Amino acid sequence: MTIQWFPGHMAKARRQVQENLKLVDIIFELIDARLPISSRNPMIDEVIHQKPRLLILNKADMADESETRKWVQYFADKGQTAVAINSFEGKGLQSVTKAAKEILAEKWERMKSRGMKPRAIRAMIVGIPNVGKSTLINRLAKKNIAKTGNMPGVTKAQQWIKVGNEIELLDTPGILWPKFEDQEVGLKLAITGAIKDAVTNMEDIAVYGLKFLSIHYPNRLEERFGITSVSEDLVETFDHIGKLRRVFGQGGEIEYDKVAELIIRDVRDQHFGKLSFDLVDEQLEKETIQEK
Ligand SMILES: Nc1nc2c(ncn2[C@@H]2O[C@H](COP(=O)(O)OP(=O)(O)OP(=O)(O)O)[C@@H](O)[C@H]2O)c(=O)[nH]1
Repeated sequence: MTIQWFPGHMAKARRQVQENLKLVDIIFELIDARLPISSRNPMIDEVIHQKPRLLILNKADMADESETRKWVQYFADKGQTAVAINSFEGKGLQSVTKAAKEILAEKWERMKSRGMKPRAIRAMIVGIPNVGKSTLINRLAKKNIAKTGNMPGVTKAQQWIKVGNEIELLDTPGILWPKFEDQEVGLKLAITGAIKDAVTNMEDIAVYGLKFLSIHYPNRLEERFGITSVSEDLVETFDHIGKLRRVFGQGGEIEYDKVAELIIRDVRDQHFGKLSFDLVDEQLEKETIQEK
């Protein structure tokens, strides 16, 4: 689904999240495990004030496992609980319930000590488009409830979905916009297919992917395309891949747009294995520079 995020739509989405915020004890912020920074809403902290939050790194089945472990630790170091799951196959769902209970344990204890009866934890999922919100709701509910493609601003009666005895989940997820004004973030969202409709052209996305692989995963690039670096002259690299994979037009010429599509497809279909495009070390480096 494509949402054109005009300022009016952003305000509406934000308002909708903020209205539902009042109904819940905790926010489940869904992010893409391959992009734990780039797939977060840039204004999340402003949209969600003073609510306990659990970060859920979804699509962990597609991310570099060692990187995901480092991300969970990165967030822990900042005092934020994060869990990695695969909603598609329903893996790691228990960790969501467990972490939510731990985050709210003190509050629940306080309520009990005041003589209040313990009740289910009320939660709402928020995240950018296509991050897997509906898939997770359906997995937690163990049935098909959430229609994929809820548009912000479309109001309907809210329902609570029971997740075991311990959690009640709002059936409508909050959709927030990504950081599309940052070009590199746009490229990362595009190369992973995190956002289907590319903000930039296919060749730019493919070149970004190749360069990223040559720096961070050169062995995998060599295995698939027989190169470890991308030449200054990009035509040379595209020619090489085009010939290797026989991407010829009718006159025998190499079709560069098809080569670009092939590279992107290879990344998305995991022919380079599990990949993470936001890397903890790079993020820490950025933060050190910002602090100076
Ligand atoms: N591999 C993998 N794919 C997933 C996972 N979770 C969701 N998907 C896929 O990601 C795509 C988007 O999932 P949705 O549940 O529709 O995402 P959404 O956040 O509800 O999307 P919007 O309705 O656009 O806001 C679908 O093709 C899902 O099958 C996961 O953990 N692993």
